[in-house]
Amino acid sequence: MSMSDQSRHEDQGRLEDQVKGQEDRKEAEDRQEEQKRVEQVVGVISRRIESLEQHVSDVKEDIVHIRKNFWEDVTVNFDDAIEAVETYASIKQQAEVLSERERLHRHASNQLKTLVRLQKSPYFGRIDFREDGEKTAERIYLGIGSLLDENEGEFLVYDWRAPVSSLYYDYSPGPAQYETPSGLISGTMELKRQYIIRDGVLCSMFDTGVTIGDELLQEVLGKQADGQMKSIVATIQKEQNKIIRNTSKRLLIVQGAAGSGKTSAALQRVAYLLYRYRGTLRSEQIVLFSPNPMFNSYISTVLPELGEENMQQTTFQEYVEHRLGDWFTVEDPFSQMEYIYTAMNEPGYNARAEGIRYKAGGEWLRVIDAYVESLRNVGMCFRDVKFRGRTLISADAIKERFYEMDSSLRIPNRMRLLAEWLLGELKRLGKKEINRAWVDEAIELLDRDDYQRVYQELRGKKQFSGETFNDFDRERELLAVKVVQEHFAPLRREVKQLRFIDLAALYRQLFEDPQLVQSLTGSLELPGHWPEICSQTMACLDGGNLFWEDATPFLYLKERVEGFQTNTAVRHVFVDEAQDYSPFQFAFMKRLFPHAKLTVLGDLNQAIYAHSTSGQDFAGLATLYGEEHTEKIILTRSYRSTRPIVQFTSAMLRGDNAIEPFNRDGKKPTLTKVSDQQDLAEKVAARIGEMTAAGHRTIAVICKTAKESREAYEALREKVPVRLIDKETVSFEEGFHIIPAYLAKGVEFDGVIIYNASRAQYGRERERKLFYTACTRAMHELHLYCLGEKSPFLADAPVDAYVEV
Ligand SMILES: Nc1ncnc2c1ncn2[C@@H]1O[C@H](COP(=O)(O)OP(=O)(O)OP(=O)(O)O)[C@@H](O)[C@H]1O
Repeated sequence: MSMSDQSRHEDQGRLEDQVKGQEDRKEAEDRQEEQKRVEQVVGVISRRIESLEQHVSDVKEDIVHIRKNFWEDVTVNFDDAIEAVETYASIKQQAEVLSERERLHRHASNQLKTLVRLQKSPYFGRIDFREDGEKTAERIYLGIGSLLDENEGEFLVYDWRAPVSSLYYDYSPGPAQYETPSGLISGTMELKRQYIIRDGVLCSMFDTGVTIGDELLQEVLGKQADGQMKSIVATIQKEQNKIIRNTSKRLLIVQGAAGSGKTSAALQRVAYLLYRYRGTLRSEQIVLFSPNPMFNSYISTVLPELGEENMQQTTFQEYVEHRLGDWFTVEDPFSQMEYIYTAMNEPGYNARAEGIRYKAGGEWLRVIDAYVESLRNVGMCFRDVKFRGRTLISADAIKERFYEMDSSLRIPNRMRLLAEWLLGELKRLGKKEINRAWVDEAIELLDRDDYQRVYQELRGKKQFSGETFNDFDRERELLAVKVVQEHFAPLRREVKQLRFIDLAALYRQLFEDPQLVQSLTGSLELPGHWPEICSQTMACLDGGNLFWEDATPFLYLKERVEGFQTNTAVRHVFVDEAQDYSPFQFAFMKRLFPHAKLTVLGDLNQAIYAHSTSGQDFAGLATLYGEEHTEKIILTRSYRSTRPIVQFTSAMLRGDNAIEPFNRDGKKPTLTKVSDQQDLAEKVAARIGEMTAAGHRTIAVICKTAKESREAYEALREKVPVRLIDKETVSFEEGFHIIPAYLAKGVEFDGVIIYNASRAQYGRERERKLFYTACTRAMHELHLYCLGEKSPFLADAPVDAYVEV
């Protein structure tokens, strides 16, 4: 190298050092400035908290005072009608003052909770956005709630749901725009920065490029789970943001890979909707259907963490149980699934499996519609109205009356008219009852209070003459009327509830003659095992039971005959794990919530119910409200599991699904062959020990069924402190769990052990999705054990996708 080359090289080096030095200084200054700002904002928050605490305590004192002195502060006087009205007005006014104070208290307490959270971590992101036409950029800091500097009139922190905040999720530095109620705003994003602030201290910050900080996401995803789902506000991805903020369509369908953040996005969306429609939308107007009760507990902290109240959460099973519990013992969906995965060798299995599929479809819905139509003219079933074992009004008489009515009237209207007629009949028949012997017996059994009441009543009506002869008859008559009225009350109630319709017989009738459905469907083909399906269904009904696959159709028939009990208050319905719902159930939900927008989130690769067919997609769902009212979003990136786990699990789907792992490294899944049950239990217990030592907090041994889970539990309970999860389990906690795959839906664990990944357990094609669902629950580690020949699904993974030990 020549001298001049060398000095040029040295100059270059010095220059680079200088630039580097300047950059470091700039970064240090930036960081200092940011830390100062954090302190300043935390200071504002602390002062706000102080004054709000004072306010909350003042309001509370007021409330206590009002409650204590409630009756002293109202003037109570019932001497005459005018005074009574004034008394009423005075009580009402006092109650209003109280409820206003209580509302204020609730509001201030909620604000306080949000401020306390903000105090620890006031914001997580910043964007510098220069609107077109402006000279300078505005700095926008984003947090879980907004904070206004009342002196300056500017926002120190913007709520992550504010219109401007969407820039943060949707763009990287450069041209950017966002939607506001008054139109689109365009400009340039000059900076995008992320922070981790804990307990008021700036721990780290980074400026980000294309996506929302891989660093931050790496850090969040790399953590151990603690048994509760987390909010993802700081790291919402662009495609997830679309789900969260979409408000234009009636039906939003999200098809997303396992771990792509469907549930997370759904919950953030609830928070967003509550913010955007604050004042008109309340949390109780939002319903989330979740896969099982434990899932409810798993997600229950996300919204409160964001300062919002939880929406209503239920399972479809809970809803059906609530509506049909009086009628039948309804099989639960998990028992149905257990049957499907364990009873393959039992007689009648194929017919039942086929029946499950058939009764889940739109075809069966049309059969019921046609059936209801036919009932206008023939075939309605009623029950005798009975009293003390005697038939008061026979089913035939009711039926005759029903078919005497104008057949153009809708069936539910005819039922109302029928109920009115029956109530009239009961009144008439009640009078006849008065002289029966049982009434005298019942009068004997009356207690003194009843006598006293009748006596008072007679005196009140000035019917008590003092002449014992006449008075005795009067008293007996009045007592008899009372007795009959009381004994008829349940009958009247049942008539009002339309219990005189024999719904069970009505549904049963569909199966009595296998030809009936054929004639209702016209030319359409029935399932091959139809006569067997019919006899199975009838046997079940005759035992007072209802198969899970019959539950929604039965409910639908009930609603069509009695009149639909719709829920008009609900504005948003969320259905998580939507692939597990049948088209029939969706059609039912649409009718049930006529004013609601529907968000359904699912993954067809996790469709594990017997009613799911392999080729099915959500296309059928799009017809529910029509294409123009439907939007579909597809999520392909998976965040839950490490890259090696995603590579392994997605291979089992035979590569026709583009699932993109988030680039997080980890150990490859392992497969361990074991020699017998004892060896299996020992090795699994040892693995749990290793994973615990590695710092994992939630570990699951996933089994195929509840049956296998119980066996695993018996084998392991002496060796490790495990918890057996079954369909009744309602809380999700950290620790070691043994769980059937279908109950592990929607939840995740640091480490997952597949108890027996053998061909015997996971060998049939219909078990592929169950196996996939089980394996995709793992966040950091996945270990499979195998007693006997290994599952053929493993052959779909490349040999280097897992380690055989
Ligand atoms: N944007 C994100 N930032 C941080 N974590 C995320 C993000 N998206 C998803 N995750 C995490 O990925 C995991 C999986 O998310 P989630 O349970 O919502 O996925 P899912 O699509 O509902 O999964 P599945 O269909 O398997 O039930 C969770 O731990 C969640 O916190």
